[in-house]
Amino acid sequence: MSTILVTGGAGYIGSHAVLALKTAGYEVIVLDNLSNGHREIVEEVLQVKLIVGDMSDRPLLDQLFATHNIAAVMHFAAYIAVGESVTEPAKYYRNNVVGTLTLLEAMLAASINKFIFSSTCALYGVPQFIPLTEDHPQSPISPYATTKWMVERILSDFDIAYNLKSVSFRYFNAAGAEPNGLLGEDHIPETHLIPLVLQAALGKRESIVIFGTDY
Ligand SMILES: O=c1ccn([C@@H]2O[C@H](COP(=O)(O)OP(=O)(O)O[C@H]3O[C@H](CO)[C@H](O)[C@H](O)[C@H]3O)[C@@H](O)[C@H]2O)c(=O)[nH]1
Repeated sequence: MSTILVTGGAGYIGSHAVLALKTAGYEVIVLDNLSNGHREIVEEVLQVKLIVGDMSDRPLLDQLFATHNIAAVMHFAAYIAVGESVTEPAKYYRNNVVGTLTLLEAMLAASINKFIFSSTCALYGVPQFIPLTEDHPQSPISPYATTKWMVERILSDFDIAYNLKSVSFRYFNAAGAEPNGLLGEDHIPETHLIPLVLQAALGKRESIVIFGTDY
């Protein structure tokens, strides 16, 4: 069975993807710099190989691709806090865009041309009509969303120029735990609405603030 490299596999959506891949019979290797992820989830719960490292580390990527027979890359590694992306955009463009570019170039150098990208519905921006359709105009309003939009543009151009085949998932607000309770949701720090609401309901925090004025 093929080996899939999962970047960000120690994070929320990435760890759920690793479990699904394992259940489907794939070999999985996780690359994660553990800036936000959970080592014990990969090593103890998922029990797959964890390489602690950064997608911006080209020599590490070259070595990884040279020593493992990777059929495809699923890319979840990214900074995801929308508010922080506004105050620290450089951090987001460097990691999410430049880091992804480094990963893609290392893949191409190793003749790997299958890529699954964890994108976001946020690249649509403020909806012009609801329900949103896939071909709704794209107009990201945060640096975070713009980084995902930029990577999608890179992927489109790399398909034409280098035959890099990709799929981008623009999910909305993913939330919740794996049905058997093996995996949950634990962002550090927690900024996401649904976990914050649950924490308030459980008495773990006093209240939550609903942003904006148009509700
Ligand atoms: O304390 C809070 C937290 C959030 N919100 C609001 O609730 C909504 C959802 O916020 P989340 O932080 O839960 O999610 P975001 O939509 O901002 O971002 C998340 O969902 C995106 C897709 O919509 C991306 O996937 C992104 O990576 C992920 O962090 C937003 O309108 C936000 O402004 C509040 O009102 N109060």
